[in-house]
Amino acid sequence: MEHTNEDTAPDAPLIGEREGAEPHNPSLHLRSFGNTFVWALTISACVSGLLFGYDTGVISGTLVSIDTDLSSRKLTNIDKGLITSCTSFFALVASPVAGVMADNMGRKNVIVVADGLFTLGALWQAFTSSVWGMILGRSIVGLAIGGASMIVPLYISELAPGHLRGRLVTVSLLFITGGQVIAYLVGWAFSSTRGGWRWMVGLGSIPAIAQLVMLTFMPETPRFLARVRKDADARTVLSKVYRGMVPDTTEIVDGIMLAIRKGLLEEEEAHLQLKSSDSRSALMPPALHSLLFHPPHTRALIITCTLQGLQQLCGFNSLMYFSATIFQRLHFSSPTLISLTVAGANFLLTLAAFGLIDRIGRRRILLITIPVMVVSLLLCAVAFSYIRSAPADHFDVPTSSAELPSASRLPALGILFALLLYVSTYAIGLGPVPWQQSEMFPLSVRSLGSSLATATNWGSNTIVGLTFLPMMDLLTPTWTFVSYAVMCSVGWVAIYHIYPETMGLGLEEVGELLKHGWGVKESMEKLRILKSQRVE
Ligand SMILES: O[C@H]1[C@H](O)[C@@H](O)[C@H](O)[C@@H](O)[C@H]1O
Repeated sequence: MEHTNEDTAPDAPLIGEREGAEPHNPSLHLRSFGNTFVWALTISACVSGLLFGYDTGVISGTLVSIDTDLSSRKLTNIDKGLITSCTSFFALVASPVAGVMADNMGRKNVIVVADGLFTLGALWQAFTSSVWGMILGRSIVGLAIGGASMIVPLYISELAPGHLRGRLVTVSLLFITGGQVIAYLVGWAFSSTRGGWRWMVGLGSIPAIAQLVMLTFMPETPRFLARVRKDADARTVLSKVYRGMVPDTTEIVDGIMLAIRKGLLEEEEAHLQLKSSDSRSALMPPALHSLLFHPPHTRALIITCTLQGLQQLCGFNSLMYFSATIFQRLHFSSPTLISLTVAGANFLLTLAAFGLIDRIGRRRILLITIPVMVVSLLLCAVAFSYIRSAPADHFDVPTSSAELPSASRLPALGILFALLLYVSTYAIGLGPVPWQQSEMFPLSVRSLGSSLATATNWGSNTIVGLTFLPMMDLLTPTWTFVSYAVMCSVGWVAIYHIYPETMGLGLEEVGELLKHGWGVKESMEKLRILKSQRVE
């Protein structure tokens, strides 16, 4: 087993990026929290995250208040299933397309297209009068979510100074989880207004239009500009990013530009070599060929897809979509309020992730939090086995008996406690860490690689959404939660072996780690060095 020196991770901010991306510069005070330019761009980009969260969260409130407003009839279970799952399905379809677009038309323009789709989808839903119109509107929003979920972390990663990258990407998670909380609150606020659901879905157009305006002031990322040979523009953006962190930004900008150029050249050589030695290269686009057959890129793809798959297959979104159903079946008096607690805990603990991700490190956070998730899932499974209810009850059908037998009340509270523990540890680790995906890929394959990982996320999300209720019925709740616990345990072992620590590294340095293996040992060694350079 590879020795990884887990205990060498630093616990204080670090100074001194190493040779290459961000050259060692004693005056670069990495305690720095970034300047207004970096924060303004991060927040503007994160509006898409807000929309991602809002549009995924708003559906639960919408479904219960549509009543007979669409096609003049009550929604059937099939209608509900289609309305919910078409969004994640179209997000799955859109993410690879967005990856290709990001390389051809630029990162910023993908955000523009996504905003257009967010606006169109929101208004379409608000004015539709039929079930199929609603499905179409949700599908358009799905396309927007797929594009936005892949491009925002990528945009931020390519702009952020190395020592802040983890945190700034985590800000987008704060917007996603915050958007989910707002969606629940809006759902609750409009739940008793006639036709209130039209407001719920239509309100999504406002942030999208606001972001379209903000985009006029947002630049392209320096990495994309350098890729399309607009070096002067790339340098201008980079100097704005580092302004105020060092007395003179020239040295640091030179270092990064050099690292980007060197990286692009090496990548080009590797592509050519691969192309001449592998006849399959004629069958597919170069970036895809490289991701599938060039080992360092394939490793990055395996790591990011594993993390994204695990993020969803651990079952978290079954709570996002169905926690009200679970708590209703457990006879809690206000199931929607309790679901709001789940969304709230997700948001609040993402704040903790913001504080920890560039201090403790991505790998270490996951290795610590996933075992707690396993324990809480098992606790939940055990507690469910003590719940006594009529055997004929189906999980998604409200139970006929008004009260839970008194012997089941303690286990029901146990389930609530276990689920809150599960959500909290998820929000610190598996929620935000997989979205750091873009940093694992070198520039030449970054957007396609990130988009395939994003597609894995949406594919797995769709699977969980479609299988949760049938699993609760067929396997029983106990075994459903046990299977999520098994999933998490398998994921932990995979992470232990294949996920190197990337905290604090310059974007161009991360690729170096995967050149000759998974880079776990090397990354821990780098951390040890970083620790020795820690700011006093
Ligand atoms: O990282 C996010 C976040 O954790 C959200 O709460 C969840 O709904 C998404 O599926 C996930 O990708």
